Amino acid sequence: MTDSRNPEALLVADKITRRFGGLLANQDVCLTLARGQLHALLGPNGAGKSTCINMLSGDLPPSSGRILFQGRDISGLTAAQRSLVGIGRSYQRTNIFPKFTVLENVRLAAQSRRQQPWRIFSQAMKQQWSIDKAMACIAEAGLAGNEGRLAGVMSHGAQRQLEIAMVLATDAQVLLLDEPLAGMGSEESAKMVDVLKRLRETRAILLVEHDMDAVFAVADTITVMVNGQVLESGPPAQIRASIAVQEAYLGQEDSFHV
Ligand SMILES: Nc1ncnc2c1ncn2[C@@H]1O[C@H](COP(=O)(O)OP(=O)(O)OP(=O)(O)O)[C@@H](O)[C@H]1O
Repeated sequence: MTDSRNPEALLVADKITRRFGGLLANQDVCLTLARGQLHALLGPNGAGKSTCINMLSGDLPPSSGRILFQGRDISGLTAAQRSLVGIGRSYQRTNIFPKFTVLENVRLAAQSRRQQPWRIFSQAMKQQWSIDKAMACIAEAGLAGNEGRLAGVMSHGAQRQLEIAMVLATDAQVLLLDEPLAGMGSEESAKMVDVLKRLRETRAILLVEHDMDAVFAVADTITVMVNGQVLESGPPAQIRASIAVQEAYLGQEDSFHV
């Protein structure tokens, strides 16, 4: 199926619902992620953002609804299978090997696309392709020049960039990014925003993020969730002007003064 409203749609959530016992954590959520666009998912604490991203990545099966990738129903695929078709995810916690260098971490991610990913230090990993691929992904994530550094000693911001380089190394066409700016200072955030702007040119991005300034600086479309449902979805100007969205944030930790 192609989404007739958006011919470039890569990933479509079609009325996805997730129940936890009697709680509807997501109810009939619809989202379209298109190549060349960054789609941000906002909402107060407990709105259902993580549940949504977990369903898109395959970490959590929907109770009902469909997830389509390039028109194909992938609702039944595991996270590993979705990674193979081109859906990559970063997590709220960093997911790197601290005692490996930046290059080794990204080579390992690239190698995970092939069979026997754990033969990183074997003959297979001496192949030039994995070095070339890792170098390109490291540069795309804004970490050129850091290839030989030990991942564990880098700043928090640089580690998040490394995690993105690792997702890129899996050939992801859709990037599902869960709070990539969490815990960053303003300088690190600005760097990450630049990276996101660049990545969006050739891929589709879903960004779950509490940093409103960053979201409004980079998003093409913003979907706001409240109580498991989509409250409003549209371009940043529409969301900024929305009374319903402002009300949803009243009394919340995240300020809505953008
Ligand atoms: N595994 C689970 N079991 C039971 N309830 C859950 C589970 N995961 C999430 N929930 C509930 O589902 C609702 C949505 O949670 P979710 O984590 O998706 O919200 P969120 O928007 O990501 O919140 P935050 O911004 O605080 O991370 C919450 O009421 C939460 O308590």
